[in-house]
Amino acid sequence: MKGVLVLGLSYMYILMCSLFFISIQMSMILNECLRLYPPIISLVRKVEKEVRLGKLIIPANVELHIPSLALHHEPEFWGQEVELFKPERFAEGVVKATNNNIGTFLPFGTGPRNCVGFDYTTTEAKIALSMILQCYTFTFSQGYVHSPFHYVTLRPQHGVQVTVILHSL
Ligand code: HEM
Repeated sequence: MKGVLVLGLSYMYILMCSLFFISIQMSMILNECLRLYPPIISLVRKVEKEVRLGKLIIPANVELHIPSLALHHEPEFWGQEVELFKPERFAEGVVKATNNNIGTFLPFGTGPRNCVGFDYTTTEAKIALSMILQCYTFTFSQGYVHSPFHYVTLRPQHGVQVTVILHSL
């Protein structure tokens, strides 16, 4: 009886570790997608009263536009391989990936007005991806043209055509 319990707990532990590991890997992939192609390409903040920001003094009522897309593509923070798709840059978290400049990674904004859908969206994406990848493999179709395009949000101008292969039931 004790042996069965120990075996059961060991299996559960291995399963939990595997799920944790898969979840981290998916976060790395999602983060890298959102770094290269953040749906929201800039944030806006209005200054309520005069404020000092580094060497700048910003008067009240000024609107600040924070260019997330530009920050996500800045070699100073991301290194010379900034344009490459490298999920492994997030292997040790956002702080390491941004070289201690977390303000340079803003797919969901920042501060008290950041995205309320952050947890929901990332969890949903991970669940959907893991369900799809259990049964299907997909690659880009020959007709796919890579053309990120900004119209309210950043999106593929001609859609994303993929070839889907069923690999198990
Ligand atoms: C990939 C999906 C999503 C992305 C990339 C995204 C990104 C963002 C960004 C950049 C902001 C502005 C944050 C700021 O100004 O600091 C925002 C705000 C917001 N998002 Fe999302 N979002 C996503 C999905 C969702 C979903 C699914 C919901 C609702 C369930 C949602 C609800 C909101 C709301 C209500 C705000 C305004 C928050 C406030 O002003 O206090 N978002 N989102």
